[in-house]
Order: sequence, then C-alpha cells, then structure tokens
Amino acid sequence: MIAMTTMPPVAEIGRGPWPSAAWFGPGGEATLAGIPLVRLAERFGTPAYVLDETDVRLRCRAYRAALPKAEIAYAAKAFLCRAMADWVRSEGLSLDVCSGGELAVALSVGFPAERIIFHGNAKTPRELQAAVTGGVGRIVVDNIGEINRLAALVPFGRRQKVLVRVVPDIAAGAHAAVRTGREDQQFGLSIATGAAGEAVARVLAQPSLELAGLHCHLGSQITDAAPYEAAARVMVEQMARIRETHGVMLAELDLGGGHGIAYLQGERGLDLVDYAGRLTAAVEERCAGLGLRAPRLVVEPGRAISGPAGLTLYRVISVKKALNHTYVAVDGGMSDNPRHALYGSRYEVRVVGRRHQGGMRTMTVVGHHCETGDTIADDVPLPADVHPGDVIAVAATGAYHHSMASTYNLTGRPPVVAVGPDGARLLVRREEAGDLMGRDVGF
Ligand SMILES: Cc1ncc(COP(=O)(O)O)c(C=O)c1O
Ligand SMILES: N[C@@H](CCCC[NH3+])C(=O)O
Repeated sequence: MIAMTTMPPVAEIGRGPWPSAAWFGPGGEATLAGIPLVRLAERFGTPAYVLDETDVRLRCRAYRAALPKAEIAYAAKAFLCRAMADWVRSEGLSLDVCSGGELAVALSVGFPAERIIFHGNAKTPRELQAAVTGGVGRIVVDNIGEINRLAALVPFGRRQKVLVRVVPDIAAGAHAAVRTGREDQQFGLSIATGAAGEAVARVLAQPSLELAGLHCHLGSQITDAAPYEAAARVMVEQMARIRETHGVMLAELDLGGGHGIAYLQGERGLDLVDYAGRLTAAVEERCAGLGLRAPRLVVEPGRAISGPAGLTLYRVISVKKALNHTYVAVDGGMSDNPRHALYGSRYEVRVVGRRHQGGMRTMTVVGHHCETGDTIADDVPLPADVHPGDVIAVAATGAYHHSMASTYNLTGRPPVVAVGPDGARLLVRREEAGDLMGRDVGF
C-alpha cells in the first residue's frame, strides 16, 4: 500500500505520456520505479505490458481529491485484471463494468457489488441475470426493451437500482468511432425522439426497479471541460423535467468518462482540477436556476486512471530501409495495439537501455502481422543506429491495449507486469500456443 504522503499534487498527475515514476537518463538508461526497462524485457520477455501500480493508485487518489463529494467509478473496459480490480477497490473507487466477463473478474476479488455499475447497449439475458444475482448497485438502462426483462429478473421483495442512459446530443471525443454523445448512434436513449422520457416512465412504473438517476457518456479522449459543462446542463434540465412530470427528484447524475490523456510529449490531457471545478459549478448553477437540489455526481474515468500508468516493451526484430521510409519491425503489433489501425492514434516511442550514436532519424515502427496497416507509430524520431535486439518502449498503453488485444495470426496476448514498491511481478501471464489450442476442441 502506498502512503498518501508520497502523493504529488493533483495538478502534476496527468502531465506527459509516461508514468510519473519513469526516468530516462542521458546514456539511454530508462527505468520505471527504479527498475531498468531492459531488465523487465529480459525477465518477462517481449512484448509485455508494464503497469505502474503506484501511478494507478495516485491517479485514483487524484480523482478522489479533485471530486471529494462525487463517486468515482473506474471504467473497467480500459483495463481490468484481478489485481487492478483490487487496487481500485482498495482506493475506494467504484467500478463501471460493461460485460459479464468484467463483472465476474470484479466479483472474484470481492469487489463490493453495491459499488458496481453495469453498462451495455445490448446486455444479454445472461448478463442481466448475472448483474441482478451478483447484487450490482446500479444497472444502466440503455434500451426500452430491457426494462421489462430486467424487472422480471429481480427477486420478490428486492428493488434494483437503475440509471437511464440519455443522449445529451453533444459532440465530443477524439475520433468518430469513440463519440457517443450525439443523436443517431447506438448508445443511450434520445431526448428528441421521446425514448428517454418513455424509459423513465416505464422504469418508474416497475415496482421492482428504483430509478436512482440519469447517465450520459459523451465519448472518449476528450481534453476540454466545455462539453462536460454542456452535458451537465442538459442532464440537469432532464432531471427538472422528470420532477415536473413525475414528481420525482432523482438523487444521482452520472456523467460518464472520456477524460483525455497525453499520448505525446507536449500534449495535454483533460485538466482534472479544471474539469472538476467547472463540472461541479455547472451542475450547481443549473440546479439553482431550476430550483433543484444538486444530485450526487458520478464520473467514470477509464483511460485517465490506467492509460499513462502503462507502457509496452517490444524487441526490435528487423530494420528495413524502403524507398521513402525506414521500418523498424517489432515482435508485437496490431494484436496488442490496434489503436493506430482503428483511430490513427499516435505514440511516444523510445529505444531504451543503451547509448546511441549518429543522431535521430524519422522512422516508422511496425508490427509482425501480415497487413501494411499493422503500424504502431508512424514517422517517429528514433536513434539512427537502432538495430535488431534493441528494446523499444511505447508510452501510455495502460488503457485500451490489453483490453483490446486479439490473437490475430494466432499470436498469444502479451503478459501484464506490475511494478510497485516491492519490485516487479506478473499480473497476467503470456498467452502461449497451448492456451490458444486449448479452445480448439474439434480436431
Ligand atoms: C459508459 C462509459 N463510461 C466510461 C467510459 C470510459 O471512458 P474513458 O476510458 O475514455 O474515460 C466509457 C468508454 O468510453 C463508457 O462507454
Ligand atoms: N477503445 C477506445 C476507446 C473506447 C472507449 C469505450 N467507450 C480507445 O482505445 O481509445
């Protein structure tokens, strides 16, 4: 457990793409929490995801400090394993899960079910049953049809708390594929079509359901607080309308996650202190204007908790000069990092562990999969003398990397290694050919 006194000021967390305890020396030395990255590559092999436990915990605490009255629910989709669930639990956060798998992991480490929020635009009957049986605190209703299905699953004498996910019709998010706050996409219930109002009325009519509040989620990798202020106002107005129509004052307002981080040196993520202040003020002002009691806020950061706490280590396999580019091919690729292929994402990349000669050159880091789109980092500065065997570190891969990894080309998924005050330890082991064949039962 990491003492509170070691915590840097809130404003310092979230600056830059590397974990706060990463250090790069003038001779190519690179350490994380004092451990050389090349030692981690030797001990655990490559590719490997490395996660700094202290950094994760400090980010959890920064959120709690910035929003002391709000409920902070870590979005498990960014990264979850049993240790991570336990860290988040012990830091007093809640957990947002969006699948039966995430729920099972959380419950397996004794995560308090009442602090779990279950999301999904297409929850299966099995997932709804698991959420109810597991005693999940709130289930977020995301389509009209699931209201009756859910109500029927709640045992006699119990009431299941739910939030209704509303579309605030606000555009925000780094890429079209991760914008969920506008009308005309598959998440949430539209105010414009009347679906949100209908869902509220139907939930209120179900004796086994308790409408705890409203939810919205704008999108992901948002670096400005303004869309959150706008969403807060829209949502408070919806709460006022519900009070007028049904005479019910909802207690909770969940404004989702989406808080952006820096992926590149010099980039800025969402400023947590600025966000917290402006969000709280927007909610309070709009509530005061409408004569409402301010609801309890819930926020659901994923990327901002685990993203910059993680990095990926690869080993260089080949360096190839093509007509206009130099390609540095590593032993991983789109199976452990699909984000360039999906969103054109850019990364901070360093060759670590040795002194270099010959200055820097612009190169492209690619993977070992059989597609030209298998790029990890386009046109990045790398040492001119980079060669096979070198270790490459890619920053800010603690969120949406392990959780989005695939076994494309029957490549096993990399391990997750934690570093912390007691050194390095394996959290998730490497997936081997035997694991992959273990599911292949038809031969
Ligand atoms: C409902 C919901 N909450 C929270 C998150 C977490 O988002 P992020 O990791 O961008 O903070 C997501 C994903 O974007 C989401 O869909
Ligand atoms: N997977 C996306 C974010 C999606 C967020 C989930 N709602 C990314 O890597 O940026």
